[in-house]
Amino acid sequence: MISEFQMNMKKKLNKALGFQKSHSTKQWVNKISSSKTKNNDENVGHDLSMIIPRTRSNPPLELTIDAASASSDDSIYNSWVVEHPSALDSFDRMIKAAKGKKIAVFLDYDGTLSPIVDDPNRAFMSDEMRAAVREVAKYFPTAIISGRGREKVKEFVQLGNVYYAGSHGMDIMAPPRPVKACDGKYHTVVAGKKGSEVLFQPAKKYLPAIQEMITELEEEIRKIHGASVEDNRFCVSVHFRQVREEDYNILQEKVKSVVKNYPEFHWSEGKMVMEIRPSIEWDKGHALEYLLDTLGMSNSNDVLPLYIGDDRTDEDAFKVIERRGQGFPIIVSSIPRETRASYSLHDPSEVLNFLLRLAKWSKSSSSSRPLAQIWGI
Ligand SMILES: O=P(O)(O)OC[C@H]1O[C@H](O[C@H]2O[C@H](CO)[C@@H](O)[C@H](O)[C@H]2O)[C@H](O)[C@@H](O)[C@@H]1O
Repeated sequence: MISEFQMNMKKKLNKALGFQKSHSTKQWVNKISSSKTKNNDENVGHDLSMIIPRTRSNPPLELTIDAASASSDDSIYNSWVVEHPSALDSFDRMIKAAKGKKIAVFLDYDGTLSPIVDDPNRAFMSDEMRAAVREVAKYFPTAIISGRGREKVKEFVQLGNVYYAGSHGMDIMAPPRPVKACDGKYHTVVAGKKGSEVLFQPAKKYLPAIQEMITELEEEIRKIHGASVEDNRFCVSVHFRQVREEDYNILQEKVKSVVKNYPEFHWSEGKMVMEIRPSIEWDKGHALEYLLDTLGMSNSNDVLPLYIGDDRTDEDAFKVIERRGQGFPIIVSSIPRETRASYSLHDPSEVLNFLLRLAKWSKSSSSSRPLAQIWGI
């Protein structure tokens, strides 16, 4: 179902981009030429899919956007930014609000720490970004919460001083502390580099079904050029970024036909990806709460969670911060989006600048001491 926001945004965007409704074809068509714009980056088409359902008659924007529309596009973005101010411009205000409080940093991976690229196996993080996250994690407890498998995201990030939650938070490696947030039956104590750690895996019982489903999906989509299945351990991604537009619907139907045989699973759409996961009550928001709890930071009065993410699944974490009434939910987006985040950053390069500023501030702030000193690690 399309929300009012989506309808309005669709109207505004189509108007600003020079689209008009064709009476003969009942399709949205572009009035102007089809050269590409500065906005025709990796984010546009799929970001737009979050506000405008993409169909054959409503193609991804990246295929149709025009250079002449860039200024209108900018003005729409600018008015959205008024409601979701840039976290860079708001930095001083945010830091002032954080005075005397503890910040915990949560970061999504794809589209936040690494740019969106065609091949999911090549979504590397830059050395600058890695250094910035390492620096931030010296001063604030820091966790990466990703839709990827935990091991995979760890392989990309390559940092020892952060916590990792993979599979949209269904696979968490955290310090061993008594936790209130959930049932102990999902915990396994393991020997980690920092001593013993706890693995929290609430979807373990679905592993055999997931493997079976992956085999079926691979077989089903085999003939669709460019489609691929990614095993994210407790969930699965079916990618269509490299699929021809005319095959989108076929792919979606094929995936749906497999998933319907697994009633304990559901799928949702991310950035040119169908994400399939067990229908348990656990998402990135629960992961954020769980991590705060294990870090001994669940007291909402003096803890400010800062979460940066770019995708639909990150909204669950934004929602938790909104509910807590304190913290900094920051969306990464280069186009207007319906979101619960209060702040925005345009793209991963702005994420890098924000993290650098945060690290610089904590280093220079007399009240900040490296975590290693405080916790003796
Ligand atoms: O929660 P995240 O860390 O943001 O993971 C969400 C999905 O990210 C990856 O896919 C996205 O990034 C790929 C690389 O840039 C891109 O090719 C793809 O189109 C995007 O959807 C990851 O591969 C998926 O498994 C995650 O579900």
